[in-house]
Amino acid sequence: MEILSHAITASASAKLSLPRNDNVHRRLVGCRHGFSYLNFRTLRSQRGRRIFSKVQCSQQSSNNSIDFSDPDWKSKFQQDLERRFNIPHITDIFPDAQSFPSTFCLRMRTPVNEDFAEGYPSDEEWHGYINNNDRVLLKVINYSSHKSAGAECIDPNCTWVEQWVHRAGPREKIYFKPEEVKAAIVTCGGLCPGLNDVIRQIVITLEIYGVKNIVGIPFGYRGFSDKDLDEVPLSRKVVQNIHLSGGSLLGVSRGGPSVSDIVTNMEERGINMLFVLGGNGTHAGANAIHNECRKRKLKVAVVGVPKTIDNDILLMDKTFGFDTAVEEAQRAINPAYIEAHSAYHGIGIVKLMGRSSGFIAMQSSLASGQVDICLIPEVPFRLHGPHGVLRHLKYLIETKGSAVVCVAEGAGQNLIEKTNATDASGNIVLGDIGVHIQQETKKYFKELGIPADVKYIDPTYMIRACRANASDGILCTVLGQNAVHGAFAGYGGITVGICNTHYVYFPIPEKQVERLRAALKSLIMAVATFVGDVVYSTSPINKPRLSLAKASTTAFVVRGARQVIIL
Ligand SMILES: Nc1ncnc2c1ncn2[C@@H]1O[C@H](COP(=O)(O)OP(=O)(O)OP(=O)(O)O)[C@@H](O)[C@H]1O
Ligand SMILES: O=P(O)(O)OC[C@H]1O[C@](O)(CO)[C@@H](O)[C@@H]1O
Ligand SMILES: [Mg+2]
Repeated sequence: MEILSHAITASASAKLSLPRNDNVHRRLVGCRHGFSYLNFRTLRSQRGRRIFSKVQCSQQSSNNSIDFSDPDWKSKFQQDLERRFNIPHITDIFPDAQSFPSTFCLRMRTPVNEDFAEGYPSDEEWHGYINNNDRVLLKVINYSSHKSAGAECIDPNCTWVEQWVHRAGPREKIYFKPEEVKAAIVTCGGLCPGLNDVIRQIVITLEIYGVKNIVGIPFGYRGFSDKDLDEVPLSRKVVQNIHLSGGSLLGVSRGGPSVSDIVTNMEERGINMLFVLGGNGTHAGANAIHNECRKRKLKVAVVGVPKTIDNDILLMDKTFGFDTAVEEAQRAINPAYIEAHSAYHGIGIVKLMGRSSGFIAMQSSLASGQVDICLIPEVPFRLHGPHGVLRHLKYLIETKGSAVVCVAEGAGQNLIEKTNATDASGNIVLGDIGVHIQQETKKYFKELGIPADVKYIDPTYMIRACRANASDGILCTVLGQNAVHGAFAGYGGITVGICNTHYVYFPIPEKQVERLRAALKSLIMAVATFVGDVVYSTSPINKPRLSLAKASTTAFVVRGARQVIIL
């Protein structure tokens, strides 16, 4: 993981007037790709002071810092980036591994009796394969100045540095003979719209390659150890219609066996391609399985498809299920608005998913145009006091007669008692901020002697269990296909994503690292909305349009804020 010097991080959080807790610290951590600079620049624009020339980046993994006085820093940076984004290949471990012409070709997919006016195109003429040296640009904006809104600069001069990642897709040469493949699919963690779509497409694509032996591992990694759980034979026939319903055909779970046990079980079953659908925990597991297979010299391809409904993977445009979640979430906001609007002094509170990032809450608030206050984990806020959320609610009741609050589950965790509980995977069980806000709101208005009709809606599992919408359906389909292409191309320890509308392969560790910074992305988005002057802070309530300096101190008010600038 990349780090900033502690002192600078500390000074940054002091300047932001944010509490110096671990969460905030983590959010300020990050370097390269400009995220630290973006942060520091935000600070600078808030305070008008130049502080970022002092910033030194370092990377724990390689222990090197960027020395901008070195004339070659740019090419060194790019080489380092290429190394970090290198995707592991079977030939790293088996230099003599044989390749074969791909069996994924037009002839396999198109009925031979198809009547083509221009004649039937032969595979040699088909330019549908991806070259291993093809790359996709990671960053597409060339900021001319660090003063540009949302600028992500690497050096103080904001030099343009092309950053490339590996393009996903079918390769002309494959490293597995389809008849020798036993492919397994496993879905882990929580549910997410689109899991079935991805499973379906993986199976269909494997069949196009000519694979006949395809199985599903039931109930996540647990299915590798539980003797009562049989693997599920999969074929196009089995998966044909599974995308029509939500959930996962295979079931999901948290916790489970050790990596060593999983790999031993894979060996016993003869699995040599493993497709892993899951979030950060699942990917940590997938990476460990990949490394264990390498250690045991097993010719196995482990490929991940990132599943996070929260959309908290930084380098990807979006993750599957997120669009659906936003669509469903704003459906839940509407009744909260109707209830609040129809009641005398009505207050509607909606809690949405988002353990450590507020994308669902922000996007669905913006989409609905019915939310007055949106609270996200990235931005600390207060309930009480002159600049607190409750004071602003009172103002809204006095001026508008009703109000709607949308809160992400991970927001305001510092305001409630820690549960100290963890789930089977070791994730911290969060306190219920929605219920807390509901109770505090009722108490506050009661103490003031002002009537308030507070209604609380928690649609979490209704949203998560939905079938994927059209746009997620397409995303899942392409991700599923590319997962199979990656495995056949001989890559392993990789995950598939969409980056600037193109599909890419990332090495899993890079994806995990980036997730730590993901929370920042929605903060960037939130700050960007301030630039558009349509989303503003509640602090102080009588000055609704505030400077950026105040923006990061309290809650966001997003009523009618549809016209946002998202950088
Ligand atoms: N560091 C790790 N190494 C190996 N396996 C892990 C690791 N962390 C989690 N896992 C395993 O990955 C699986 C899923 O983890 P987890 O429950 O955290 O969900 P997730 O993949 O993060 O998805 P979600 O986004 O729904 O939380 C579990 O079976 C867990 O045991
Ligand atoms: O209730 P469960 O199944 O543990 O899952 C809840 C978690 O899953 C997520 O939706 C991520 O998948 C988080 O936002 C949420 O905290
Ligand atoms: Mg997780």
